[in-house]
Amino acid sequence: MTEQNQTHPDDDSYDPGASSLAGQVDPAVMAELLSIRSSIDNIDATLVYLLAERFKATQKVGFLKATHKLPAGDPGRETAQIARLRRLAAEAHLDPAFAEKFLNFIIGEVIRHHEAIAEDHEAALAADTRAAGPVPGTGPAVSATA
Ligand SMILES: C=C(O[C@@H]1C=C(C(=O)O)C=C[C@H]1O)C(=O)O
Repeated sequence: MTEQNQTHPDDDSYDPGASSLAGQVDPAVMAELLSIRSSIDNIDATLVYLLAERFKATQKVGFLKATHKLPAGDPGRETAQIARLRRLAAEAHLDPAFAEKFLNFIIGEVIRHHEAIAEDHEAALAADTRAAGPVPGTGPAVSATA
């Protein structure tokens, strides 16, 4: 299902037993399915917390890069990360191509955030400069004989 056609009920109304299969499956099979799904729910919650922590860390990198005028992306770092995660994925019996796609998706989002942080930082600097007014000695030259 895509973002556009999905409804987002608030978390309080979460029904771990929600299923389009309800009433159509052997109750024992349904019970086993729900039991496995409770692990999936725990894992999904952990993923959200992990991603939130990762984005907190990358936001700090974004502020550091903006302050020091460093580029948003670092392809050298990304190449090393992807090689490492592909190796870890293979060891964990996870498809390395999926691991690479997933990391690239996250990094793409991080870079977008970094570009936005840099733009905000530059805009704030420009506003400060305007508020401070003209710097003495930088205005139009005035002839001493005029
Ligand atoms: C977070 C950084 O910025 C970008 C995002 C990365 C990431 O999400 O891991 C890695 C490299 C950069 O392209 C960084 O430079 O460390």
